[in-house]
Amino acid sequence: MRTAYSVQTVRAAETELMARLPQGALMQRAAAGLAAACADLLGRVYGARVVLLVGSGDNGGDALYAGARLARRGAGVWAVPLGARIHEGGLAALLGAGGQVADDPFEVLAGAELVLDGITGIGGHGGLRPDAVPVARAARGSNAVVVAVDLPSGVEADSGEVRGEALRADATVTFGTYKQGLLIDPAKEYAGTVRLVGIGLEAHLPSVPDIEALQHADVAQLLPMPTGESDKYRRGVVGVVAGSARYPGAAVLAVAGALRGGAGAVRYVGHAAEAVIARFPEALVHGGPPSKAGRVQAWVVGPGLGEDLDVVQDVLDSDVPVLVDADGLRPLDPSALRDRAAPTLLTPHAGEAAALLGMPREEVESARLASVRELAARYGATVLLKGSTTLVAAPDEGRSPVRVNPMGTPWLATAGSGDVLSGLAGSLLAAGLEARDAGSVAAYLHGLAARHALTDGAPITAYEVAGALRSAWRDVRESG
Ligand SMILES: NC(=O)C1=CN([C@@H]2O[C@H](COP(=O)(O)OP(=O)(O)OC[C@H]3O[C@@H](n4cnc5c(N)ncnc54)[C@H](OP(=O)(O)O)[C@@H]3O)[C@@H](O)[C@H]2O)[C@@H](O)CC1
Ligand SMILES: Nc1ncnc2c1ncn2[C@@H]1O[C@H](COP(=O)(O)OP(=O)(O)O)[C@@H](O)[C@H]1O
Ligand SMILES: [K+]
Repeated sequence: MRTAYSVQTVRAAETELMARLPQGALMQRAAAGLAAACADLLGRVYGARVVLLVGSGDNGGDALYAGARLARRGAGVWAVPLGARIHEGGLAALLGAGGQVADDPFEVLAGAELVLDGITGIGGHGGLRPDAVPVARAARGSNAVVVAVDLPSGVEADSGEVRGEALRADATVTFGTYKQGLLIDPAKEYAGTVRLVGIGLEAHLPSVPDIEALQHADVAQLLPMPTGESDKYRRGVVGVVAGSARYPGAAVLAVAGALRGGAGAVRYVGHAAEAVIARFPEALVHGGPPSKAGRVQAWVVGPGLGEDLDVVQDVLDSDVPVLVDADGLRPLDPSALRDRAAPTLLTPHAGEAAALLGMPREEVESARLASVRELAARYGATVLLKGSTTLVAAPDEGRSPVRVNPMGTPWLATAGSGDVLSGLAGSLLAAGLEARDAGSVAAYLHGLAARHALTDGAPITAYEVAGALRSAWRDVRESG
């Protein structure tokens, strides 16, 4: 599991730790780890040309002290001050070690092998300021390897937003813990390869992180596996209520996902039975209401239903876990959902989430983490918010971390891929996973399947993603 903490939590832990250490010790630990990582990247420090982009805060201080360490080992190091202030101790250390302040930032950047981006870290907001923009562009346009100190400058540490321009790094050296933005797009994409340097903060962080991301081994542990005692009912039956005369494809795609989620059987209920059976003879189909379709261990309701929404209530009246997606999200009543005894999993995209929260879509897009938490609290349901970084939150007032999906790919932004995801997650629910696990494992496998389907670099269809779920499953099992 990869875990991350909010800036507020990091600062609280830092305060606790600093109270026990001599002044400046923490920054020295950070700088030592940073300099070691830079030395690894450079291969040869002696004679290397290093440029430090230095903002007004401690992030700049880290860069200056790391630069001093590299200068002592024989690198040529130039600082480019970019703030109204500069970390005085760090600057003195750099100058004392033989480093210099650059006369012309663009000239030193043109010859640099390594650029340390210390403009802003967890104290930065609102993208790079105008005077830093041309310098950051010159750094990116040079042949140098760009290493971000703690975080790429210009990104929001907590939300992962990039509100203006940010400096794209080849690698990021982060201190003490991952920051939330390092796991959430678009900031995540700016970070390059992330290296975590221990500075003793770990012991002062709460045991439950603010957010976490599954990795292969975690997913492998959660996958439902049949045993000698299994039969198709014990493996779980998932009911899929999806599709309509107008949108039969949604039913086919949701069933395709459900068949690859590990449940023992898929029961389809709705008006697209012919289309479903034509593709999947193994599906059980039923034309009446869901409540009369026979026993299931979990329901999926919503994809492609169009206006035929009475079935949503029928399914919610059941006493089994229910996943609600797409059209099914329209008639939801928060208080009725909160009263359900069995778990409910909602899987909106940003537009649907905005409608559920009664706010503009842009507000959800710009505060995805806050939005998914708010939705889970308001509806008393686990919520999987789809999009560039899929997030899954449980309705437990922050007792469990929000799961961030590390496996997405923008190629998934193709019609019908959400239907595959809902079938898949519903199948995992029927197989007995908790709602937060079912949602996050489904998002992981879905993203991984898309990557597998993408082998030749050409666009993929939702149906192909469903087809690649088997190889995603295998990939996770083999390395888990
Ligand atoms: N916490 C820890 O455990 C440890 C923390 N450590 C390090 O400290 C870093 C945090 O340092 P920090 O608090 O001084 O904040 P930091 O990110 O340097 O920003 C400072 C100032 O920048 C400015 N500014 C704001 N936005 C801006 C923008 N868009 N573009 C340009 N400037 C902008 C704004 O000042 P202003 O100019 O508005 O007066 C703001 O106050 C952390 O990331 C890590 O590297 C390690 O040393 C050890 C362990
Ligand atoms: N930019 C993106 N990057 C990664 N994944 C994305 C992006 N945009 C959409 N997705 C994923 O694609 C799927 C689209 O689902 P959805 O919006 O329900 O579409 P549909 O209704 O056509 O099936 C979701 O799994 C979502 O997380
Ligand atoms: K930085």
